[in-house]
Amino acid sequence: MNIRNINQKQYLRQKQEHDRRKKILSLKNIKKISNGTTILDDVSVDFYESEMVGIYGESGAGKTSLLNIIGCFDNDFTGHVLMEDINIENLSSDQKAYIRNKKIGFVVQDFSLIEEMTVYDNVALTLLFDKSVSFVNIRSKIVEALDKVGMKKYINKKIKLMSGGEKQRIAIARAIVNEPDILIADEPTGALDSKNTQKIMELFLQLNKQFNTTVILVSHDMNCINMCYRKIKMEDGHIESDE
Ligand SMILES: Nc1ncnc2c1ncn2[C@@H]1O[C@H](COP(=O)(O)OP(=O)(O)OP(=O)(O)O)[C@@H](O)[C@H]1O
Repeated sequence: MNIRNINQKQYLRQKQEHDRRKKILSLKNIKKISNGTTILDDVSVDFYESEMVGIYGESGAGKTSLLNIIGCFDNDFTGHVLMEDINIENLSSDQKAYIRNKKIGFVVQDFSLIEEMTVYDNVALTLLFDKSVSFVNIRSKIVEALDKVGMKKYINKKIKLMSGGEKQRIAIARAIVNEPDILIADEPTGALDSKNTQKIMELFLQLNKQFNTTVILVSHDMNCINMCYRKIKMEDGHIESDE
């Protein structure tokens, strides 16, 4: 058997595996116009379970605007967002909040942690408004999330005493404490040096592989994008390539 046949076989197997995967999020014909400027121009894209997706493109291409719609933070658009075939726009604000809290974890560049509070309290904030988590379960969920990001031993430490790389791990623990299906990250390594960038990317890969979490991240850093299995390039509010 020659190498071409082997590659073709591998390709077909990968394609079959991809086709079998469950679609968890669908964006259909998303258009966002603000103050007369088109920010997203007819964007349609599907995301599948266990995917690791990197979104890149020039500044102003619409990457953050797209993430905000995926994360149910922005309702000001036309088109449809379907999460597991449920049309998001038909849901009440309470139902949307539930999805934001349970299905999606969000990580940002500047960590968005409360510096004066401890690691425990910062991660606990996600669970505060979640009526489905009983008081006795809160601690074990927090410990489990910190364990996943390798930060269990810092549980009682104040955020202000931690390094940038450690803070981002805590922010990731806060985002995954509810075991979301989708972890969204907007420039998660933008404030980190190259060593910590590598470590945080390895953590995303580990969460993706070990817990089948779909990771969708935006980055300017092509090293980070190249670590993702699927790469989407945005340009002037539309998807230029998806491979
Ligand atoms: N609320 C808003 N009102 C008006 N214009 C906006 C708003 N939000 C974003 N924009 C504009 O929409 C375009 C896309 O912004 P967005 O932040 O999504 O781009 P981006 O690709 O994430 O850029 P960057 O890489 O610089 O973060 C930009 O031209 C921006 O100025």
